[in-house]
Amino acid sequence: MSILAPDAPAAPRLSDAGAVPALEVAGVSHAYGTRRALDAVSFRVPQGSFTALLGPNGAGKSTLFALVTRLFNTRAGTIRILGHELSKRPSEALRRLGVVFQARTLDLDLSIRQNLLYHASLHGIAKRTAEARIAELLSGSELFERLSDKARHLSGGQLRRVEIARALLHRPRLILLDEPTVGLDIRARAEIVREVRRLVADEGVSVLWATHLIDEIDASDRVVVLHHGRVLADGLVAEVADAESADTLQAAFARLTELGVERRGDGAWVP
Ligand SMILES: Nc1ncnc2c1ncn2[C@@H]1O[C@H](COP(=O)(O)OP(=O)(O)OP(=O)(O)O)[C@@H](O)[C@H]1O
Repeated sequence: MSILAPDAPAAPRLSDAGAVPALEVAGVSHAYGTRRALDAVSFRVPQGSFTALLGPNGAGKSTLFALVTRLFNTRAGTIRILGHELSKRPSEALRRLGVVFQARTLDLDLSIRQNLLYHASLHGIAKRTAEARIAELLSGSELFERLSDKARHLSGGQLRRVEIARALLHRPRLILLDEPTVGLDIRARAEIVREVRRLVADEGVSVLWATHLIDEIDASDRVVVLHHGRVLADGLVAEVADAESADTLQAAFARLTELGVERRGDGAWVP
């Protein structure tokens, strides 16, 4: 059965708590040798939410993504995707997950269409189904006119948007994006953030967005503050600010991490 099939088995539901979280991380720790990168990390990404994983460089965001995508085995704690425990039911969990890694992963010598079709075939999606899904994801955008262009002729922002479309080809319910706007200019950053927010609103996709840029987070988002491998705060932006008696997320973040936060030349708030 194709993973695009609408009759894919439904995710388990908890009768007393509504829908299960899109992602549940419970008591997860990870060390590189003696260096502890994650220390008993727990949080949830509710279904249909845009949840920001906010942390400065070295907080442990990429390590967490490596565990959720199963690049690394989780040795301490549990990770569930739509209720499916990653270590016990990896294929059930991973078929519901789409990922945009920090490093660029398109083949620059292939066309946009070839990159997307190759990825679709890895997911067992038939070519015709993949072509229809590509049209669904990209029609109306300038990328649709450029499907035959080699990836190397696209701008950084366009490449990122192709990677986001690629992550959605198999209709995942949860997407992880690891610092997706790093290296992009203000306009390209804004387009990416807007596009991903549209997916949350229109398609009900759940998003975990790792960033160190506080201005990418909206007042209505959920935020998990990660620092030195530990979760320092978790909740709606207003809840996190209130808990620190702060007026803004910037101020709450500065208090929680004891890091200075400043506005960069391109308008981004950075630790
Ligand atoms: N392969 C590795 N070997 C040893 N230490 C590592 C390795 N990868 C990461 N670390 C360390 O683990 C900690 C968490 O790193 P990680 O890359 O997960 O953080 P991050 O929040 O993603 O930061 P960045 O935005 O800089 O990538 C850091 O102290 C880092 O130096």
